[in-house]
Amino acid sequence: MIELKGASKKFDHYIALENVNLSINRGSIYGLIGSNGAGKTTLIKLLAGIYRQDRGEVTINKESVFENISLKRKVFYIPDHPYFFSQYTAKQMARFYKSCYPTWEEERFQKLAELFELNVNKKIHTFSKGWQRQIAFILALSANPEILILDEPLDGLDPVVRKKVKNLLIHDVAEREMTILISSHNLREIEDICDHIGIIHKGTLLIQKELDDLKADIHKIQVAYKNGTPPDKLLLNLNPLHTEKRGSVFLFIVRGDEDGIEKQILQTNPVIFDLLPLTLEEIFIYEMGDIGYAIKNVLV
Ligand SMILES: Nc1ncnc2c1ncn2[C@@H]1O[C@H](COP(=O)(O)OP(=O)(O)OP(=O)(O)O)[C@@H](O)[C@H]1O
Repeated sequence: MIELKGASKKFDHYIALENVNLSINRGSIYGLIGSNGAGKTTLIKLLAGIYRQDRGEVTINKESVFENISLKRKVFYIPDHPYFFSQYTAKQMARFYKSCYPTWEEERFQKLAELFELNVNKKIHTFSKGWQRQIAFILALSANPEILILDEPLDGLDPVVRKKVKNLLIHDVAEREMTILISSHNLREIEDICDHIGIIHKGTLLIQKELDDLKADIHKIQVAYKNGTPPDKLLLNLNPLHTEKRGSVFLFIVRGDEDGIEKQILQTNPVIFDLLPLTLEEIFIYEMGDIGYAIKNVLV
């Protein structure tokens, strides 16, 4: 289990993270979302043991992370710009990681290299950016880490490779309960792969929730009535977060339990009634009001 308790980090006088409390259970895929400069990489670097927090605790399996070598053998971190030794081939990097990770599986490295059709004898710096990222994934998955930390992991990968990588990640989570922390600006990507999300804004963790809970609590409703307008009483009960009229159809965003909402609406005999799920992007906007709009403008 990964935990941050009251963790803060300053750079000179700039507060990059302020009193962050976060927990990630084993086998979970946690998406950390935030705009540029929100503090995602700083948080990740605390967890990877690269930075030390100024205040609070940063632990993995209850052990403090910073300068903890045995913990580092369980964590693999792929930064937004993967790093390789200069002039090294994938095969040479594999040899290096084999010496760092007791869980390294040589057979898996060979299978993954085959799957991605990687020439393991070619110097890594001669590969394209997207290819270098694929190599980082091949090395990470061959190390069989307990925890995989990914900073903007799928940037620069083509759709086919993205799918391949996502499937491999999900496989490792399902098979051996690997835990993944992913930071991203891309809400759709996070929605696709994560089961928990944390939203970070100006160094503060605003929301941390299970994605299904977030989705179960907020709905989009489309209704239309014979006489043109929904009954006042219904609106009073539903108390929509947002209302829109599109021709004769009303669109409401409402909070609450799906069955209860459906029952109330059916009692008013609408001629059209649809209850639709919201995308993560929509939840983000409606749940977070002004902050949601501000962040949405810089996320994709
Ligand atoms: N080593 C550093 N020295 C000084 N300031 C830093 C350092 N690292 C980060 N910061 C500052 O801390 C804030 C948070 O940066 P961080 O890289 O964690 O954000 P981020 O959410 O990862 O952003 P992005 O999405 O742009 O990568 C930024 O204002 C950044 O300028």
